[in-house]
Order: sequence, then C-alpha cells, then structure tokens
Amino acid sequence: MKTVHTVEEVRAAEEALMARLPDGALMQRAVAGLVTVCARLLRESGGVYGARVVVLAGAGNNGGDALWAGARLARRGAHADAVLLDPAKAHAEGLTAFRSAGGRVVSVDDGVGLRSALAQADLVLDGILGIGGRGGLRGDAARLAALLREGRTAGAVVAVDLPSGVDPDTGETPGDAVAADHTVTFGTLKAALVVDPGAAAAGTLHFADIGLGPFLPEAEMTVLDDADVAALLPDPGRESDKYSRGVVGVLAGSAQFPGAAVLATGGALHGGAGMVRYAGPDAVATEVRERWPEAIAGPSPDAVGRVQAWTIGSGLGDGREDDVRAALGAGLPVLVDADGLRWLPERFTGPALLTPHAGELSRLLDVDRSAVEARRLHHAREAARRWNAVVLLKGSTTVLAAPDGRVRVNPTGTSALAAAGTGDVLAGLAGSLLAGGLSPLDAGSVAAFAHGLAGQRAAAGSGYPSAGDVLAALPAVLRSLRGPVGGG
Ligand SMILES: NC(=O)C1=CN([C@@H]2O[C@H](COP(=O)(O)OP(=O)(O)OC[C@H]3O[C@@H](n4cnc5c(N)ncnc54)[C@H](OP(=O)(O)O)[C@@H]3O)[C@@H](O)[C@H]2O)[C@@H](O)CC1
Ligand SMILES: Nc1ncnc2c1ncn2[C@@H]1O[C@H](COP(=O)(O)OP(=O)(O)O)[C@@H](O)[C@H]1O
Ligand SMILES: [K+]
Repeated sequence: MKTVHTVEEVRAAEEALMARLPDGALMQRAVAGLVTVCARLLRESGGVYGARVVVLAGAGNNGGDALWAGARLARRGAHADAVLLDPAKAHAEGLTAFRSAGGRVVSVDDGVGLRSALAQADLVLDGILGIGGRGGLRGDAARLAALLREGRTAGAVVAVDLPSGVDPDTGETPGDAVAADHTVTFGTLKAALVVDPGAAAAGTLHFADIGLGPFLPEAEMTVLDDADVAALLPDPGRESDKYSRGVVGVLAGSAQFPGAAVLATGGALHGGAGMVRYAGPDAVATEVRERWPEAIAGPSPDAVGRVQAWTIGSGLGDGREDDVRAALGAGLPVLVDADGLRWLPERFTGPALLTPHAGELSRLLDVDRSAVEARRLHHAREAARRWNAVVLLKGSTTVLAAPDGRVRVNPTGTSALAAAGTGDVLAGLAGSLLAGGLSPLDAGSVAAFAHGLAGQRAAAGSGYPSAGDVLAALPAVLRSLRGPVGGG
C-alpha cells in the first residue's frame, strides 16, 4: 500500500526529524535521491559528463533542492545553468554550492539566453515550487512553465517533489503548472502526484526515502497494490456454498439499454458471489439468461428472491423509480450507478457505494462537469459527506471517498476503459464484492483495481477493447491477483 500525506503532516514530520539531524542534513538526503534519478536519466541519454542541465529555482527550499542537485551534477561534469525566479531570495547555500561547482546563472529577463539554454538542455529541473506552493504559478514562474509546455526543450523535465503549480493536497491545477516527464518526490506521496490533473502533470513517479516514515501519521489517503487487493478479495472456504458466498441482485438495463443488464450481470458473476439474481423486464431478462444461463431472473426486486446486496442503476432508463426504491429500501448494502443515482435517498443509513462519472456527479451536486473534473477529490468528498456513502468517482483517475474521510486512489486506470459499457461491468463486479461481505470502500477499490487491470489486459489483446473484452479479461486478472478459487 502506498500512503499519501498532506502538507501539514509532511511539515510536522520534517520538523520532528530535523530536530534529530544536523542542519541541512534532510535537504541533502532529498538531494541525494534527486541526483540519483537525474544521473540515471542522463546516463540513458549519453551520460552525466558533458550533459546540459537547466535548473529552474524558486525562492524556497524546493529551489534549494534543485540548486544543490545542479551543483552535484556540475561536479560530475555537467554544464549547469540556473534560472532564479527571485534572485534576492534564492536558497543561499544551494546557490553558493551551484556557483562554486561551475554553474552559471541566466537571468530570467534574458529571453535569448533562457531559450537557448532550454533548447540545448538534456535535463530541466523544476525547482520552482514544492509543498509551499499555493495557487497557480504567477509571473515569471508561469512564463517558464509555458515555455516548457510549448516544447522549448527536448530535455527531460524532472519535477522536484511535485510539478510546480499543482496544488499539493488536491492535485488541482488552479492556473499554470509545469508538465513534467518525471517527478522525484520526498518522504511520502502527496495527492498532487496521484489525482488528476496533477498526476498527469507529474509524469513517471520516483520516490526518495528521506526517513520521514516513523514521523508520519496513519494516512487517510492510500493507493492499494496487488498484495492489498489479493488480501481483500473474498476467499471462499472449503465449506462455502452458493449462499454463504453471497447472492447479488442486479437491477439494471432496460429495453433501450439491454446490454447494460448483460454486462452488469457478467461483472457480478465474476466478482465471487455465489449467485446473481437479475431483476428486470422479461425481454431484457431473456437476453441476460441467454448470455448467462447461470443467472436467476425475475421481473422486480421483490420477485427475484433474497440477496445480500444490490447493484442498482446501470442502463436502467426512466420509469423504474419504484423498483429502485424497493431495492434501496431492503436494508441491504447497495451500489448505485448511473440512472439509479436519480433516486437517491436524502442520506444513506446502511452501507452504500455510489459510482458516478463526472457528469453524473455534477448533476448530483448541481455544479459544472468541468468543475468536477478539475476538483475530483473535493467533489467526491463532498458527495460522500452529503449522502453518507462511499463515492467512487470514475474517470482518468478513479478516486473513492468515504464519509469518514478516508480516500483511496485507484492506480490501475487506463484510458482503454473509456468505452461504452465498461462502467456497467464495474458496477456488477463491485456489487458482487459487496454481497461477498466487503465494505463499500473495499468493494469499490478492489473492483476498480481489477477493472483497470482488465482494461490494460484487454487493450494489450485488442488495441481498442470493448466492454465485452474488459469483462472477458476479468477472470484471468482475478486469478492472477488471488490465485485460483478452491485451490485448483
Ligand atoms: N522542510 C524540509 O526540511 C525539506 C524540504 N524539502 C523541500 O522543500 C520544499 C518546500 O519548501 P518551502 O517550504 O520553502 O516551499 P517552496 O515549495 O519552495 O515554495 C515556497 C516559495 O514559493 C513561493 N510561491 C508560493 N506559491 C507561489 C505561486 N503560486 N507562484 C509563484 N511563487 C509562489 C513563495 O512565495 P511567497 O508566497 O512567500 O511570496 C515562497 O517563496 C519541499 O517541497 C521540498 O522540495 C526537501 O529539501 C526535504 C527537506
Ligand atoms: N480517461 C480515462 N482513463 C481511465 N479510465 C477511464 C477514462 N475514462 C473512463 N474511464 C473508466 O471507464 C469506465 C466508464 O464508465 P462509465 O462512464 O460509467 O461508462 P458506461 O456508463 O458507458 O459504462 C469507468 O470505470 C471509468 O473510470
Ligand atoms: K517543483
């Protein structure tokens, strides 16, 4: 599991650690990690000796890190230029080290010198702002970020700690931000690095351990890995039967969108539940049974028999309010997707997982879709609090927010999933995990993780996978995560 901490938590941990270390030692640890990555990247493009490095240094410690790293690379034979955003406030020791290693300062007002340095650079260090950054980049900092975005350098852009201009605690980019190829981050992850649009601006992540671990509190925000997901997946015991493994009800699909019923039922069948009961109109139920003979079907939630959890809403269309209310009123764990989100109760009192995409969440919260996309964490958290439910916000980074403040960010997403019907598969899969006894937060994050891997696998197989391809890839993904069910 990877942990994500806030600026406040990082600062408190840094303070506690610094109190035990000689002056400047912590920064030197960060610099050592940064230089290791830079040297590796430069070796891939011909070596450190003779390489051209440009340091963009802001007025804080982030600029200090970058200047020290520039100095160390210069000592190893690189030609280093530094652009100081605020020369009077530049990190004094870092600048002295940089100069005495042979580094050259280029004025931010020297347009020709600046463009020529960037054009020739093999590597650009973005040390404009780190965790002290607030708001979009201003003035010269914004101008430099724009030059990088315009492709004025062919060199790799390496962000120090985080890409400058991205809000550290939310991943939002309220204005101009640097788009990096790599980010070397110190001590722990920040939300800026895992939640879009910040995550996209960070490029490939590298982690430098500076010893903060023992001083950091338990993280509210986490990123699961394969081992976490394997441990969370329900494990049918030797004496399990189809009922004890959980029965999931699927209230999805309509004459207009019968495929949603087929895909959600398919997702549910793969999620480990012992049985899937489909509730919907006869014509749709017939299609579901033709594709999945193992599913039980009936016309309404009341008619299909007992279940342990409901997946409600994918492709449901209009006119199903009574069915939705019946399923929601059963007092069972529920997953509510798509059209089901139109009939939410005021607040949930039992386990609930909502799975909107940005458009659906924007309608729920009555804000613009672009606002939801720009502030994914904020809006997912707000909806989680308002409905007392776990909110899984789908999209380029899928985030899950729980009403108690916990957040999980899914690391496996791929744009290959951006195809009609993949959300229905996810809804079925997560509902099945709910029926298997997982909490809404676990069910949602395990489902999103496996679904993302299935998208990657399907994309490797067919280039532009359909929702059916993603569904077909799920069994192999789940098998490789947790091993075969039943020890076979
Ligand atoms: N603490 C430690 O021990 C260690 C810290 N480490 C490193 O320190 C970094 C944190 O350093 P930091 O606290 O000095 O803040 P930093 O990110 O450099 O920025 C502050 C400056 O930016 C300015 N500014 C703000 N917003 C702006 C904007 N939108 N546009 C333009 N300017 C803006 C702000 O100006 P002001 O608002 O004060 O006018 C101020 O001058 C951390 O990320 C890591 O790299 C590592 O070495 C490990 C040890
Ligand atoms: N750019 C993207 N990167 C990663 N995943 C994406 C992207 N766009 C969409 N997805 C994923 O694809 C799925 C689409 O679901 P949804 O929007 O409900 O579509 P549908 O209703 O057609 O099934 C979600 O799991 C979502 O997270
Ligand atoms: K930076």
